[in-house]
Amino acid sequence: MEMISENRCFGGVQGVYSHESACCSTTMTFGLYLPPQAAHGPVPVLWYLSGLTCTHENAMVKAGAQAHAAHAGLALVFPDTSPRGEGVADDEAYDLGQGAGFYVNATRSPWEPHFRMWDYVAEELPALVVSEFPLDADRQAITGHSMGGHGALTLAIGLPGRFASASAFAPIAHPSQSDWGRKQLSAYLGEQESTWAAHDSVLLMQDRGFDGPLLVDQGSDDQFLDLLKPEVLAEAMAARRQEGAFRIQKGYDHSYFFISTFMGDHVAFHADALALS
Ligand SMILES: N[C@@H](CCC(=O)N[C@@H](CSC=O)C(=O)NCC(=O)O)C(=O)O
Repeated sequence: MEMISENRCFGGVQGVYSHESACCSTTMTFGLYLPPQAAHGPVPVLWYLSGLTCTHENAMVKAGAQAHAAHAGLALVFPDTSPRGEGVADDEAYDLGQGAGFYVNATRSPWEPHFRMWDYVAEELPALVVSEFPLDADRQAITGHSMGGHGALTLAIGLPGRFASASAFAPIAHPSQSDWGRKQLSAYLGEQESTWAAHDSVLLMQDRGFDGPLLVDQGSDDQFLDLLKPEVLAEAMAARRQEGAFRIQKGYDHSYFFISTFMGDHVAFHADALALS
């Protein structure tokens, strides 16, 4: 692992690191925030998965999460959204290929050799950060935005017992029935839709739900509402009697102004589930 930068931030350290990923067969970059409490021992971890077009950097510099994490004593991890590099497949559309990994393990050419973002976020990066930083692997939570909200919800439901709590900002809730999903899942996984079910929050919620508290925030003025399909997720949560809350935030759009407004609520929600408050 190589340190790219480390900056003092709210009494802790915001770092950026790169490493050779065996999983993605390329160099991957991630951000990691250690709160001041990490100087005294391992701290719990909140994963933040980002959306389409993002790198590790967008949320790190725009979500305003570090002040809240420092207050709660939580570390933050900001993974990239896809493998990158010259030898890595890409598409000219912003919503496929580099910057649009959709948190799945691709099984189709030309994506399959590098696009293994499920395994990267579920296995390889957790093992790396726990070995390199003072993090408590037994206390983890996950959140994300849009494509990253989809990733946070599907990983949380797909890995029972891993995350104490899950949350999402404007998640792509029902990708198997959305233009933000059908194109990507068929490209990465093939046309057989049964293979998509493990990567659709609504279908997972209908099937089994999440084994912890869940918080979802959705702006009423989000420009991508038709693609996100929040109402179907809200219905599925209610039908499942899923512990948690689905909130419509009046007047908010899809931007990081929305995310930064409610980030404090999400960090406090996870701190509570991780027994930090
Ligand atoms: N370029 C596209 C949409 C790009 C966009 O809005 N990306 C969002 C995530 S959308 C779902 O995953 C984002 O987080 N952008 C980065 C940022 O810093 O805001 C278009 O214009 O339609």
